[in-house]
Amino acid sequence: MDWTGTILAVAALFLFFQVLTWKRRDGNKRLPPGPRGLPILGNLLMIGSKPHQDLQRVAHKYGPIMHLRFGLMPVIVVSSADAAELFLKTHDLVFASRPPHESSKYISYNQQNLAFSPYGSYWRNMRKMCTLELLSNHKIASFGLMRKQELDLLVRRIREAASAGVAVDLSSEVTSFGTDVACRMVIGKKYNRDDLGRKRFEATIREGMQIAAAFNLADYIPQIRGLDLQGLTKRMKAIAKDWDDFLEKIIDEHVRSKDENRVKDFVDVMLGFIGSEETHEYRVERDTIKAIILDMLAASMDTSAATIDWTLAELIRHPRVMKKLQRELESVVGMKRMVQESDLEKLEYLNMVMKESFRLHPVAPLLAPHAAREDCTVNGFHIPKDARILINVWAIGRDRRVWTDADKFYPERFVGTDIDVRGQNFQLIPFGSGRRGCPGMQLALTVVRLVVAQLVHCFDWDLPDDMLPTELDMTEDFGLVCPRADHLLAMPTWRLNT
Ligand code: HEM
Repeated sequence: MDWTGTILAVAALFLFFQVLTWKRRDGNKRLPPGPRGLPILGNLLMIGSKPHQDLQRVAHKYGPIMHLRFGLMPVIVVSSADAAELFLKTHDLVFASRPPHESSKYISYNQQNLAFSPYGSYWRNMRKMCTLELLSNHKIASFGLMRKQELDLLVRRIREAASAGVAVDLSSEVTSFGTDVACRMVIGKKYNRDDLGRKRFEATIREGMQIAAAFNLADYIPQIRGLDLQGLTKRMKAIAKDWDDFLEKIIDEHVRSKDENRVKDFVDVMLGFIGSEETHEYRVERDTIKAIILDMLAASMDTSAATIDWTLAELIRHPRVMKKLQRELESVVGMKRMVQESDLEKLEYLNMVMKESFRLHPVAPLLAPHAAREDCTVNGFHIPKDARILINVWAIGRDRRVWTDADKFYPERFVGTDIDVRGQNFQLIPFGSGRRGCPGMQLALTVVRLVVAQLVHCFDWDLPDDMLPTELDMTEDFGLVCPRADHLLAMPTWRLNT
């Protein structure tokens, strides 16, 4: 007998009644407009490989607050600055939770990390610990020397390529840089580039992020969770085991380490909280440390690298903007030295370039999903408890009603405005806003501005094989982080008089 077929048929029938029940529950209330969905699957089939782009197209028809259904789950998609403000500011407390997430049960110790943890006292304590103890301005400054060392190494490698007249794979270089900086800050060491351990560690994290970003049917139709139809749970369990072995080793090394003089990395700081009277409110345990390490590595490794990569690609595609930025660097820094972090505040045009890059290429185009903690009325629409809220910042950054020539890379659009990326101006929120906004924003802004400024100051960049700037492919990939689909290859020429 074909048991799989029978089980699926029974599950389908059961789910069909569930959908009917769900429809009745919200039947009298005015949900936001949205496309009709199929029984059980809802609108899942409308979402392809670039969900932010698909959802933008649907929003053109149904408006800035629309209602869809992914499987059995109500999903609210927000696609304008005004609507984003309603969800992330006016009703921030209602929408400050995260939905249950099947994959993170396995890799993040049952959602004990910060990014996927539901709203509540555990999340509040962890958020306070991360903001005050790990990502404070003081802590960020304490890693300044380490960032300089890693950036010097990156510049040296590229300078060698310039001398040899060969192209550099900028995407790989900035990704390696991002990984090294994140590892040194979080776990106090980095892995050699060819080390097997590094390859395994990177592959594990990236596969984890890929699965975490996948549309997992179990998240939308929880009743079929046990069937693991896409095989994602099986893969996650395997990764979680590798990951746990790796983290146990790291924590043991820290516990054994006797070197009191080194800069305290994140693991040291968190170990210091275990059993401490002063900081008992954080209630840190071993699993907490492991979940937060994962958060910090996953959140910082690829986000900054992808942002740097997109910005360099836009600069190479727009030689006028590149030259103008180089002129600013010549006048503020001069041609006899490299850029330092203390120069960054004086680089106004660099700031505009970064804003423009974040507008067109937010690396988390749908933020991370938020969840409604209770029923709420927004703009006259009923938003049901437990609905998932997707804020399409990619669409908001390209909204023609707000931005002139919205698809054009034109940093001068920010001249004379005080629009900023820090979460106060809802037309530009690459880091989100409100309670769930990115706690690593200050660190990220320091790193991305520094690396972009340094690589533009130290080198002129040409495309290989006589490729024209306009021919550079800007296709996006999609994942938890949204990088360029193709690696950026470019030929460097040293510029400085040193
Ligand atoms: C260019 C770099 C970065 C970008 C664009 C970025 C963007 C974001 C976004 C959009 C969110 C979700 C906001 C929301 O759901 O409303 C987020 C959350 C988060 N980010 Fe970042 N991020 C970056 C770098 C970093 C770094 C360097 C760290 C830490 C080392 C970090 C740590 C986190 C954490 C822990 C969360 C989860 C916060 C929570 O749920 O309470 N991020 N980030």
